Amino acid sequence: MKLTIILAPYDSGYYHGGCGRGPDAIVAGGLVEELTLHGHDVIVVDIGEIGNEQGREISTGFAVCSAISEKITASRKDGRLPVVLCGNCLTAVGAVAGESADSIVWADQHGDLNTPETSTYGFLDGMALATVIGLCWRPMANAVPGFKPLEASRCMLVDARDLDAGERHTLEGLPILHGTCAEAPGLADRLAAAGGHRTHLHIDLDIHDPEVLQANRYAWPGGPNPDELRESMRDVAASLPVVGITISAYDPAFDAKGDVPPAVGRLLVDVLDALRKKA
Ligand SMILES: NC(=[NH2+])NCCC[C@H](N)C(=O)O
Repeated sequence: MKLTIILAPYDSGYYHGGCGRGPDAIVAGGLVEELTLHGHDVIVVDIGEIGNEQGREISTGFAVCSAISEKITASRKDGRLPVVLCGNCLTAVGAVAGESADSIVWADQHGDLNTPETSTYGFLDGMALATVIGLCWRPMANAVPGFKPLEASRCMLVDARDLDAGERHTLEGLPILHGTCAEAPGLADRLAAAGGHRTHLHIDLDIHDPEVLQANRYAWPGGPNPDELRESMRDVAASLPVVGITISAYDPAFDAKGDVPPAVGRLLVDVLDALRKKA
């Protein structure tokens, strides 16, 4: 397949800090070589440093989304599937916008369904999925080229086991599909029935069982091992019209042995293989 790997090396307004170091580390771990070996035609583009002198988390976070949307638009013109490596989950807002996605799979240890009214952390990424479905930050999100909020019924949350009280409440009131990694392929059929034609696949690497693979500071027990995640996401990709992928939130400081980059390579090889077989 023709692919563009797009790097968004930011974490909460910080360029190349924390999870902002993840995209480069994943590429340094051999991702391009691995995908090329499996027959893909890969180019890499980096959004670079986004001009925001004040370094504000919120405005920088959305500026990153706009940059991603623009890179994806260029990539689509070239017939390339975008694979975004990002430090922040909020960056998925830019991917959904650039891809004109109408549905989403959100595989994450967290729900990211807080809003400014429910967050007790003040962490923008904890509101990322809420932003995607139009629950908050609307003026900022609407300024991202191509952004349209997705319907909650076209959203599937996978293995979000660390949910805050406000998020549980939000989830109860919305028709979001929600299940474990093992249940995801079955839920994908229900997501397909909800009528989306362009699905974005978002994977926060902290979905993994932290006892097996720890991607960042969050280490809620449970979750899939890399084989289980790969199998689940491959089946999900086989049954949904995936138009782009975000791989988010790898902080190399929590992965002393460098186990995460090769796991990302294997995950993408299998997901892309499932998409290629359908093409
Ligand atoms: N994408 C993430 N890393 N999300 C973590 C969110 C943690 C917590 N629920 C919060 O709102 O701050």
